[in-house]
Amino acid sequence: MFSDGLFDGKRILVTGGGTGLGRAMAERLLALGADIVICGRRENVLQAAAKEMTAKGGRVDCYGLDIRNAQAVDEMVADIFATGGLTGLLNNAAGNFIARTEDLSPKGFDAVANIVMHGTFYVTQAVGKRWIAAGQGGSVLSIVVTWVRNGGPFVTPSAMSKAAVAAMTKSLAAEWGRYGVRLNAVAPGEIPTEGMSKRLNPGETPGARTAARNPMGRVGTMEELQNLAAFLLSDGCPWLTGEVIAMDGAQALATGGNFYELREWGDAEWKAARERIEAVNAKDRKER
Ligand SMILES: CCCCCCC/C=C/C(=O)SCCNC(=O)CCNC(=O)[C@H](O)C(C)(C)COP(=O)(O)OP(=O)(O)OC[C@H]1O[C@@H](n2cnc3c(N)ncnc32)[C@H](O)[C@@H]1OP(=O)(O)O
Ligand SMILES: NC(=O)C1=CN([C@@H]2O[C@H](COP(=O)(O)OP(=O)(O)OC[C@H]3O[C@@H](n4cnc5c(N)ncnc54)[C@H](OP(=O)(O)O)[C@@H]3O)[C@@H](O)[C@H]2O)C=CC1
Repeated sequence: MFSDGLFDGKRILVTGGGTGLGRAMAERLLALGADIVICGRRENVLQAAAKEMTAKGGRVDCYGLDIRNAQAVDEMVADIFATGGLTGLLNNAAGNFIARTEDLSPKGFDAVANIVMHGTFYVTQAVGKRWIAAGQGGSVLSIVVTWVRNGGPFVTPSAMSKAAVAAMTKSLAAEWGRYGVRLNAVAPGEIPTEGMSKRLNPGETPGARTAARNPMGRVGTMEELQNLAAFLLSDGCPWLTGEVIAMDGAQALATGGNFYELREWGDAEWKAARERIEAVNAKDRKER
């Protein structure tokens, strides 16, 4: 689909690149010739991913950090620019879980908003200001969700924060266009990953609900997202900037593409879902 060596000479930071969609996109960019940097809170997960990804060659650097910590983000980005710089940034890291909004504590809201809205801004600004200072352009791709357009019942902190990332994409495309910095976003429908399925469809067969409702009768694939991300981060169409592109088999157009159906749940279902989500949160926390 893409020419070998399309990304030769490029270096791209993929936040949350040790798992799920971030890892899949990083793998494709690496295979097309890019040097990759991945970051996340679980250093062992990053190191294991980097080892597997580079089995056939290539360079993957890892940084264990929490993107909610602006100082840690700036230190990471300073180090990356001291060791080769970047040509691209893929804002992929996120946190999310389903919950009735009335059940959220301030910490529960902040947990998601501080990763998705604040963390994404910290990374984008730390990278962008260095590109501007160096008189160098760059490309930013952020992964959002279709509910940036119509809201996300039962995932309100994510909906609010991803909408902020979409707004950042449009704002900075206009503000930083003069520096040759472009920003786009992809809004995928469901592509099952462990991190997502265990927090958004706890206890269910991954992808089953989407397959039953999607106009194309299926979930999305990693390969579809890898292809779209590679095109958007490539130099194929540099005038394309400030766009949020949905990739969901038209599910959002047909059904809203969100969790409105969870209004049918009662206290028992929410209690069971929360227990499952908190179990996976605790398991992941032990690895940080
Ligand atoms: C129609 C289908 C379309 C499909 C679209 C799919 C779109 C997908 C979007 C995604 O973003 S998927 C990405 C999923 N991956 C992750 O979320 C990975 C990272 N996540 C995390 O680390 C945690 O989930 C986290 C909670 C976001 C952050 O972890 P942290 O360790 O910082 O927080 P905790 O200490 O565990 O909790 C903080 C706070 O949150 C409360 N909380 C946690 N779970 C729930 C819950 N289920 N319900 C209500 N509240 C919850 C927790 O109780 C803490 O609050 P306090 O109790 O201390 O006040
Ligand atoms: N899968 C899907 O169907 C869809 C996913 N998306 C989006 O795709 C992206 C990837 O999701 P997915 O692969 O499914 O889920 P994952 O849970 O696998 O990915 C989330 C990644 O973000 C990292 N991360 C989370 N919080 C932080 C933090 N505070 N600091 C640093 N890194 C962090 C995690 O690593 P660690 O825990 O080690 O920090 C993890 O690697 C997200 O932006 C999500 O919103 C959008 C639409 C659909």
